[in-house]
Amino acid sequence: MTATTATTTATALSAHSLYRFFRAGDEETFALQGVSFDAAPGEIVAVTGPSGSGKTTLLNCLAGLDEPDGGTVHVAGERLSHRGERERSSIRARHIGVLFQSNNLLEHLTVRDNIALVQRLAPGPAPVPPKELLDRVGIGERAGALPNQLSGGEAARAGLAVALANTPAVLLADEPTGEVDGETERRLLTLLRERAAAGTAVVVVTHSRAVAAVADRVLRMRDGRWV
Ligand SMILES: Nc1ncnc2c1ncn2[C@@H]1O[C@H](COP(=O)(O)OP(=O)(O)OP(=O)(O)O)[C@@H](O)[C@H]1O
Repeated sequence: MTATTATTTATALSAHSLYRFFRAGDEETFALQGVSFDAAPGEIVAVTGPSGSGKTTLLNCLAGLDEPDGGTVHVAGERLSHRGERERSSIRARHIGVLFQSNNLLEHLTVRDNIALVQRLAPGPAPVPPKELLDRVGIGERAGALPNQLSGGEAARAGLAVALANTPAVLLADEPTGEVDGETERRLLTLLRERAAAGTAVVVVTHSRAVAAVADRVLRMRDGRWV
């Protein structure tokens, strides 16, 4: 099965027939085996599947953090795959918010300045002031802290605020509620829904039923394919 939306005319994110192999010694892992995928503006898509099924590899390829061995990725009408790293970074800065397990904060900047930097690099329409964003994720009082002064849960929320600093065409999140409590999970879901309502296509890898419940579509991977 391919996971394309039949009625979509405009796509925020489109992947066609992605393949990704990893080789370690004699061992070859087929992490993605011909995955196609479209997400429309304003759509929330949840990607689920067992450990090792290829979910993070897919998100990395969609974010331009990894290059597929075969297939193409387009974001907001621009080809992201098969380009140099600088071009991919530039496309990512303009069109993609990334919320991954490895956190997205620069260590030498305060939380507030991390947000301000993202907003300066990719100016969008009417950016929300950093303090207000931090209030929304519940850590307004930590705006002046450096990332290494935050607890794990605070760092996860700060990462979310950075990912939401602009209104990107696409927001990619890998297990965003993995380490947070119930209250933070609810806030996070509200923010994801708000962002989708503003037109962002949200793709979220998750094992959480609460996250899957707010998605417009839930896709399941196994052995590098949709099932
Ligand atoms: N850099 C790499 N080198 C070698 N193998 C890799 C690499 N990255 C991923 N793999 C392998 O590719 C397969 C898919 O991994 P991936 O991390 O995408 O799975 P996942 O579905 O995200 O798993 P999890 O839910 O545990 O995070 C796994 O077999 C994994 O071991």
